[in-house]
Parts: sequence; structure tokens; C-alpha cells
Amino acid sequence: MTTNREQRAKQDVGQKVHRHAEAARSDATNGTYRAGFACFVGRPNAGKSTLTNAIIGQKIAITSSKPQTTRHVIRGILHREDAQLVLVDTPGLHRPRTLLGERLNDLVREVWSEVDVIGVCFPADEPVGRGDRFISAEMAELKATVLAVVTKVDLVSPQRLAEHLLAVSKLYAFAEIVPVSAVSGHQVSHLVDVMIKYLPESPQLYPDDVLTDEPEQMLIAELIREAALEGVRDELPHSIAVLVEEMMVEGALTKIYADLYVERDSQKSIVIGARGARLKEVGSQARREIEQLLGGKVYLDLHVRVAKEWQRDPRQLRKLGF
Ligand SMILES: Nc1nc2c(ncn2[C@@H]2O[C@H](COP(=O)(O)OP(=O)(O)OP(=O)(O)O)[C@@H](O)[C@H]2O)c(=O)[nH]1
Repeated sequence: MTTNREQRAKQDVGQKVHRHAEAARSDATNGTYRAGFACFVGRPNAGKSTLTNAIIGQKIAITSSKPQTTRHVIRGILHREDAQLVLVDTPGLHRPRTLLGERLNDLVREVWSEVDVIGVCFPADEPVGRGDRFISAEMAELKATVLAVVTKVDLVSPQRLAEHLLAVSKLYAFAEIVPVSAVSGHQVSHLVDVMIKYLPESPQLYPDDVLTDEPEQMLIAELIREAALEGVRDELPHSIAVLVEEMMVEGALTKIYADLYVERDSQKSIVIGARGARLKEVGSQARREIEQLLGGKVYLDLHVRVAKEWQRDPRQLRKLGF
């Protein structure tokens, strides 16, 4: 990590979402405290967000069965007696076709150059392919320790897993190869041990009760976006963006006003649905999730707006947080 890591961590604290962490306890502490940053990379749908959630133990990164839904750099923080592991969640690296694509790739490379440990994720249920080779080759110049994480092992036979591990080992000189299943929990804590082993000796970077430094509004926008995607059956994942315009606390109620941006009028009617039925559904699903996140009652006001070609427009991208 950069030399000003502690300073950055301190700055971040100012805008924290405070949650009470169920602190994970390690059995054996040898007196050395380690702290640092790690991220998972890998092709779309490799299981990075699910693994992040399994490690942190709370829904922070947004998962979806559709590829490339993770847009923002979202951190989860694992606190242990002997270590602090700060997870940075990145979007997948992909061939850029729009300005958004280019910005995402820049963002990914920036994160890679700053972390201490990178876990390259290879889904066990899919053969090693060109995308995996491409990402592995990108690891060569980095100072971070690079681990291979073979994900979704619950989906394959031991025989197939063994073949997969062999294929992965030939891709790159990984420091270690760890097979895991985020769904069954198999080897997740072992993976955490391995990641912590490669963190530098360092004082604690964040206070105990902090799980993420993602501004609350960003998390809320992602929950709304996730709910909106669930309702859309065709391939429009990149055509929806959400901006929380206003948040007001009135007694026990939090009022949230958010805009849901689509690119075209036709997409607007898909999102809204017949007589607003779909938007209503999206609203109530998102509201339930937000209430869980904030731990209180929420009033959610959603507006669908058309921002033509927002993915190609730098002004719109900035407004939407890219
Ligand atoms: N069976 C099984 N499914 C998993 C596991 N981990 C993830 N999945 C599923 O795989 C899909 C993709 O998982 P994500 O965590 O969203 O993948 P990602 O790598 O973050 O995807 P992008 O955001 O597209 O980069 C989801 O449907 C998950 O439920 C696992 O250990 N076992």
C-alpha cells in the first residue's frame, strides 16, 4: 500500500458508515499485528462479491447473477485480534467499448497498484479460458502478493477440481492456490488466514466498529440499482444508474429521494412497467433492503429519468459518481 495509508484511513473515518462488527477472533495470536488491503479480481461472475460478503459477514458488495454489476470500489473490513483485513471490491476488467468501460479499467488498475494482496478468482465450474490468462498476465508487474482463489468448489467433483487446480497453477507463479466455496463456507476462514499472512506488519488502520467506508448514499443507490435490475429480464445492466438526491431523517423515519437513470424512453417504460407496477415493486424491494441497512423505517421516493447516452457522456458520468 502507499506510504500515506494510515493518513488515508484516518481521512476515511470521517465519512464512515458505522456498524457493529461481529469481530472475528483468531485462536492463535503470536503477538504480531498485521493490517492491510486486499482485493479479488477475476472474470465477470467469478464470485468475487459473494466471497467478499462471506468474509465480511454482511451484505456490503452487491451481487447479482448478471455479470459486471459491481461498479464502485466498496470496502469491507474484517477485524481480528491479530489483524485487520480491508477488502476492496473492484469491477471486472473488460474490453472497453465506452467511456464508462475505460474509466472502470483505470479504476481497477489503480486499485491493483495499491493493495498488499490480490486474490485472482477462477470459478471451478468453468474451464480456464482466455479471460483468466489475460488477467493472470496483468499480475506480473505488481508489488502485491498474488494468490489464486478457485471459487465455487461446491459445484464440481473432486476429480474436476484437481484438474482445475492444475490448470490454474500453470497460469502464473501464484504465491498460493486456495480452493473455496463462498456458498457452503468451505475454506473461507483458511483463505482469510492466508491473506492475512501476506499483509504487512502494521498498526490497526480503522476503528473496531467500522465495516465499510462506503458513503451510505452509495450503498443505498446500489441497493436500488440491484432491485431495478432484478425486474429487467433483457440485457440492460449497464443502462441503469441510480443517484440518491436527498436523504432526510425525520424522527424515526428516513426519507430518501432517488433518481433512476436510463438511456432511452423505451427503457424507461420497461423499468416503470404497466401503470407503474414494476417500479412499485422495485421501490418496495429496495425499501426493505435499505431498512435493513439503516435499521429503521424508510420512505423511498423513486423517479425514473432519461439521460441520453449517459455512459458516453463525461458530465453525466461525473454526476453519477464515476
Ligand atoms: N454455487 C456457488 N455459487 C456461487 C459461489 N460464489 C458465487 N456464486 C454465484 O455466482 C454468481 C456470481 O457471483 P458474484 O459474486 O456476483 O460474482 P462477481 O465476480 O462479483 O461478478 P461481477 O460483479 O460480475 O464481476 C452469483 O449468482 C453467485 O450466487 C459459490 O461459492 N458457490
